[in-house]
Amino acid sequence: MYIYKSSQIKEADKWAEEQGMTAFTLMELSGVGLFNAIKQDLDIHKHHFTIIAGKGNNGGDGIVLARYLQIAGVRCTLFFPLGLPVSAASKAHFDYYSSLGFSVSTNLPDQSGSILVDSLLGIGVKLPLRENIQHVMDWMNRQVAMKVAIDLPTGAASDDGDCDKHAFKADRTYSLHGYKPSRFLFPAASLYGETKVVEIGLPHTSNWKVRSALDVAKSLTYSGRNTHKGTFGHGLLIAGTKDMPGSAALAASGAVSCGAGKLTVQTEKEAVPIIASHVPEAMYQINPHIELDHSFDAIAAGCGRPSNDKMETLIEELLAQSKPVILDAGALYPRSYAKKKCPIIVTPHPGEFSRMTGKEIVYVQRTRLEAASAYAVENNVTVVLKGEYTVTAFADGSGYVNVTGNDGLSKGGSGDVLTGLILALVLRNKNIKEAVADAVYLHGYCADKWKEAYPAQTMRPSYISQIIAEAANEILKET
Ligand SMILES: NC(=O)C1=CN([C@@H]2O[C@H](COP(=O)(O)OP(=O)(O)OC[C@H]3O[C@@H](n4cnc5c(N)ncnc54)[C@H](OP(=O)(O)O)[C@@H]3O)[C@@H](O)[C@H]2O)[C@H](O)CC1
Ligand SMILES: [K+]
Repeated sequence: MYIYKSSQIKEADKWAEEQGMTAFTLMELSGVGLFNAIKQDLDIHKHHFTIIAGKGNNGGDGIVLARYLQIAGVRCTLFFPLGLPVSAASKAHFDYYSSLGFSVSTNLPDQSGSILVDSLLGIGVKLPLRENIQHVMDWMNRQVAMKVAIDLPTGAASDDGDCDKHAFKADRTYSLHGYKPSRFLFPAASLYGETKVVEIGLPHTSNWKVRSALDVAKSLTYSGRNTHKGTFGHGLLIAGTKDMPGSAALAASGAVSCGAGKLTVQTEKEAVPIIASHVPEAMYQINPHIELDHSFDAIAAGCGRPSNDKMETLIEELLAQSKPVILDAGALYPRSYAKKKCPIIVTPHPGEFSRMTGKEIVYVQRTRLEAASAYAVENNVTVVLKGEYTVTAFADGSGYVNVTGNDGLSKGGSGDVLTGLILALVLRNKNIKEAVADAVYLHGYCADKWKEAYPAQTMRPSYISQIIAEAANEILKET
């Protein structure tokens, strides 16, 4: 499923109109799409719909939906508390609706029917909400009804995570043509409820997607014949110290469990027995001068390591060689990647990203897609911005939002395991974009599997490696 900013939706509409698809037709397609989607999800004849429509095109979608409901014999009442439609397409649909003898009101009813539809504002919203709409929103939020938003909940921004305090709190949202970025950006994301995308017959042009199980299943391969350990790559993991051996152990077991062919861990001597007790498959380098002239196929650095001059010197060496490098934790600091000779993947959490970019965490969180994408393009790197709905942004401006995972991952060590998974899949898949996005998906999927059986927060990051086999099995069944 694709993600579109408001400007991209407007461009798509404009393009369609230039090809002869009128705004009236697009609205018809939106309304009929909404009707079909709602009919599929709900027993519409058991309900009474109250549709609260605005003066723009979001309101117009509500008018078309109301017509389909009326014609299907479903109880439905349509209200325009902010005044009658003003946009040309909405006006035309309003006239057609009225010509069929269906009535409307400009006053709010005493109470809503069992389904309350928010068709007030969509991508045309400019926050904050004006005073004239605030009391409408408060009335809507007070109603005891199933709350359904069209395109996006009124009062949520479209392109970032901003929202008004009077915003509509939806149980469900039906988004037209694609998700809007705010669906994945807090605090706006918490207003959406369950969200579905309604296709309206426009071709897809966005290079931002929600990665699906099917996408992952197509690129994740765990079959092969006549293979040997070299087939699946030799990874170097530069991680852990004598005080923090666990980070290295977590990343190493993640890498080995996810299918790295061979793994060498560069770490401190005292850490080796501890890591080895968790990952007997790994080999070790304890020479403080890291030997990069090995036949490593990919390198991950930083888990359980402090950021200091030694780390910066090491990173300079890493940037000068050609194999993909994953930088995490202690390896994440502001620096230039201008002279790099290798693909770089950085995996910051919002705090680390804020440190790397100098931007406030609040800003980073509200604009995660935009912020990660800008950094990826500017520095020609891949950014994995962790958190709920991890964002993976690529140097070509494209990206993925990840929808697997839960609060069980909010624990020290989860990120180390993710680094291990990314390392393993980058070793196995020449397509780095797919490899990174698959690792993020799989990591979250393991947490979701745990949550199916137990309270999410009882999960330990070390369990992820144990769940990978079953998770991969399930995902691979998607093809
Ligand atoms: N391709 C598609 O996905 C299509 C989607 N459609 C639907 O169209 C809307 C976008 O319609 P648009 O008319 O551009 O904008 P809205 O209806 O969302 O909003 C405009 C109205 O909102 C008022 N407004 C804006 N900000 C505020 C505010 N802070 N407080 C109160 N009111 C506000 C604005 O009032 P003005 O006085 O400023 O004009 C307008 O009345 C999209 O979301 C989909 O639902 C198309 O139907 C088909 C193609
Ligand atoms: K809406």
